[in-house]
Amino acid sequence: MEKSEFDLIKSYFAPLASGYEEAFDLLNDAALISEKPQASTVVTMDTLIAGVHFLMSDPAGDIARKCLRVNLSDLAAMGAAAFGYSLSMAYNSQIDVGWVKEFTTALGEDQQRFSCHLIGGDTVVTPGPLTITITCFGSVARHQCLKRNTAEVGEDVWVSGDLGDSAAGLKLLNKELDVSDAEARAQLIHRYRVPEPRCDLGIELLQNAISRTAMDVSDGLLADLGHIARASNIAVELYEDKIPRSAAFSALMSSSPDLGLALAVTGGDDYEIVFTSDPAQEQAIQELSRKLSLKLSKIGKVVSGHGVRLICRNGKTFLPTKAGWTHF
Ligand SMILES: Nc1ncnc2c1ncn2[C@@H]1O[C@H](COP(=O)(O)OP(=O)(O)O)[C@@H](O)[C@H]1O
Ligand SMILES: Cc1ncc(C[n+]2csc(CCOP(=O)(O)OP(=O)(O)O)c2C)c(N)n1
Ligand SMILES: [Mg+2]
Ligand SMILES: [Mg+2]
Ligand SMILES: [Mg+2]
Repeated sequence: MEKSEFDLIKSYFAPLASGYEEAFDLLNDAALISEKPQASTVVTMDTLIAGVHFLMSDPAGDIARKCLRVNLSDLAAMGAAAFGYSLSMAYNSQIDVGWVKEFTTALGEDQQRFSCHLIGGDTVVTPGPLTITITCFGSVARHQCLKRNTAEVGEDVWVSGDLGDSAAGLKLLNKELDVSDAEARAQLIHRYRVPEPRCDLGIELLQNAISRTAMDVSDGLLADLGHIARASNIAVELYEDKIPRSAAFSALMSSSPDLGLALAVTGGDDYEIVFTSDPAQEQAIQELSRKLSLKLSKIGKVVSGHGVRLICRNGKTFLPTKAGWTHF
């Protein structure tokens, strides 16, 4: 690296904190979060590691966007509006000033888009892979949030967007899959590199009492719905033909439908929101879908029992080798 850590902070990170007064231009030991009356602060953290969560060959700007957006996705899952984040960067010798410039430029763009500011962080060097941790702060009305343990028998299960694109994009990058359609290829790889956190959806679900139960899909739909099922002591029944998949994904997987289904429901990296709601909310959900220009699909039911069951077109239960990503 051509610059010291202090030069890097001053040149590239302090400007990202300039809209948040209590970050003191990153010149103190810490930032303040002044609690607002009638609000609760929501806190989430995710660490992303080169080779585990993203590829070192991904553009620096896309890595920045992904690191921030996976955290924004967790805030969305709670129904919270983000206002700030802290950022720990563990660089290695592959990183130069040009890379940091690209990284921070993209962060600045995403800050504007998602209305939040950098408020602090840490800068270190590691002998290992590039490792980036973001802690993100959001706000909800006092004590109000979406949770995982409130699903009730009789509710519908909904999911935003399309599933499987990101997992397919990674397989394209890793040459485990191939597609001749350049546009479809670029679209799927973009979905892997730059997730789209469903911030407005989470906030609307909470504020309009459309749902009490939600989470974001990071490990894979079956694994993540498993957390809701366990926490709520219910079971979930899903239907294969209701699982939303993009045209690009469906075309790519047309000759291997079993792999396609497995990628969509266990591949992970989707950063879509899965939620449950009373069937009486269906019209409100359709209206919300139109308002946000966001696909919302009713994919199953909450039933009594344990676990998550995906019922295939042939009536059989889908039995995956793994319900989703696990680190161990
Ligand atoms: N090392 C840890 N220390 C404390 N809490 C943790 C740790 N790892 C995970 N958690 C908490 O456990 C919960 C589940 O974690 P995780 O699977 O990472 O959730 P998510 O997929 O939403 O990021 C979260 O509330 C998270 O804050
Ligand atoms: C290079 C690479 N290999 C594999 C994956 C797949 N992958 C890695 S971590 C993960 C799950 C999400 O990450 P995690 O750290 O569990 O985030 P959290 O669930 O805490 O949000 C997935 C699907 C990837 N994104 N990139
Ligand atoms: Mg996490
Ligand atoms: Mg999550
Ligand atoms: Mg995970």
